[in-house]
Amino acid sequence: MLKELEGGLVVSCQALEGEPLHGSSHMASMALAAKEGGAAGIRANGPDDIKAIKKKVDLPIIGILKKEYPGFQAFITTTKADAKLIADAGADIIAVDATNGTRSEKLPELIEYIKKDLNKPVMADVATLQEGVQAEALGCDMVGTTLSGYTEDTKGRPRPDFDLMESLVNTLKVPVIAEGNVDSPEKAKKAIDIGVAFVVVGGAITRPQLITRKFAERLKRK
Ligand SMILES: CC(=O)N[C@H](C=O)[C@@H](O)[C@H](O)[C@H](O)COP(=O)(O)O
Repeated sequence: MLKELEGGLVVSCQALEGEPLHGSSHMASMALAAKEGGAAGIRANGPDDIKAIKKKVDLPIIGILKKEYPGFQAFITTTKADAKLIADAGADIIAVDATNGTRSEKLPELIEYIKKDLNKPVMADVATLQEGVQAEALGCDMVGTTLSGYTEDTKGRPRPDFDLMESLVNTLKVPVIAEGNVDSPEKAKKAIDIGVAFVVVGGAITRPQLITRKFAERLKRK
């Protein structure tokens, strides 16, 4: 599976409730467009989107289930039940929030469950080097920079966080994934040159409202 993704682009096709393109059929079309454009894989949120994408596109899928549990900070696939839902929907790799944020279920048990019971590789979404080291020690198969800038202690970090990519690449044995705010082909290439295994791009490709805003802001008159 990693071989297929190596050096390539994974397109994150996500539109949460309230976003203009929310809905599985939109996400399936988005994934098809990503495939036509040369994506090596897809990242998708929730069983409905994953199932719809699988019907249209035969690329490997990194599945997540984003869900806020009141009173807890971690929000990307934080429970065994959520992991099972996306595995059953057909995700090939399960990504989990592997930050030090508070959570309702213990991280080591969640990772063990996904690997042993669901028999799926685990991608750890982290925000710091320490969390990456911890994720590797817990058996995660790959570590992504996804959550840098989104946790209490990483607020204000540069986006994308090339320094974190570099320190993870220099420290870990498992593949490192560049994810989060990679918004141009040049930045994606820079991440590959740093040594990441592949790059995940979301909003810059699949959130037209963000892309439009960039143009509109630039043309605003004083
Ligand atoms: C922090 C968080 O919730 N990240 C999510 C994780 O799946 C997605 O909302 C992002 O779109 C994805 O990580 C790709 O990043 P970007 O859209 O910046 O290229």
